[in-house]
Amino acid sequence: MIMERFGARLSKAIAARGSLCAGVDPHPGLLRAWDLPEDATGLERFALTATEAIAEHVAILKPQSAFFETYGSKGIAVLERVVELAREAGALVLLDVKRGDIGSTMAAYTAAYLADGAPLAADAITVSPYLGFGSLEAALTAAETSGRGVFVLARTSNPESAGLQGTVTAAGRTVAQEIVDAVAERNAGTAPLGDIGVVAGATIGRGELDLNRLNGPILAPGFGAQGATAADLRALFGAGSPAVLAASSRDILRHGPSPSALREAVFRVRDSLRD
Ligand SMILES: O=c1ccn([C@@H]2O[C@H](COP(=O)(O)O)[C@@H](O)[C@H]2O)c(=O)[nH]1
Repeated sequence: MIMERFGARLSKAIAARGSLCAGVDPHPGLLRAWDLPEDATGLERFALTATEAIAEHVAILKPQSAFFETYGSKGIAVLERVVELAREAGALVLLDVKRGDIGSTMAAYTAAYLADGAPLAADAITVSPYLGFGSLEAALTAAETSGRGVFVLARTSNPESAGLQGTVTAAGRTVAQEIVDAVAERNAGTAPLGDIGVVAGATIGRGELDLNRLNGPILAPGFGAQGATAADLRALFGAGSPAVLAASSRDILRHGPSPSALREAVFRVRDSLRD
């Protein structure tokens, strides 16, 4: 059975549960802070505790693949459990894998993350367009036809991103704006919201990106541990953007391992975004 389009599913999830995208990032430092061993058993306890506490209260959960890959096949098995548990709790899953390669290899990543029945199939993934926007075609098409989504890195939250992504091209736009415009073209005419999103850090400067024609979701990391606030998000993206997902990982996870403390942290952040 074909799923409803991702843009529509995400819009409903945000209306029901708010716009927080909670991250599951099992950093070694957090494992230590939770008194867990820095091995696959610690990873499992951390990731499952966080997912069980958080997933039912957020629209979308964002496991960071890198921290699972660290532990090899055991880590990937834990990631599969996280995806499954989040689904059972009614959250969408955005797998943060930032894949980007030549087209033929992108097709293999697409089979891994955006195909029905794949062990790591997610509702959406993050991808990098820096081998050319066209190289992402397999992932974009698979997402649009299978009820899934893709978030394309445009202007990332890290300070080093400005050099490359802020470069002005011969067309007189920044590289980041060219990515936003390519995504907007893809989303044109899709209601209520396109399936292809962009990543635009909550830490970037006001007015750097014109997102008016995007008609798609915006993943805004940088909120919380990287310093951006709810007020920054409002100033950057305004009320006009229909689906701005404020991504926060460490700032919530540091409240564990108590499930109730994790939940309280989610409620606080979620409420601050609603105000
Ligand atoms: O521009 C980007 C794109 C992705 N990320 C990822 O989001 C989280 C942020 O974690 P915090 O602990 O809330 O800082 C992490 O998984 C990053 O890889 C990003 O930060 N910026």
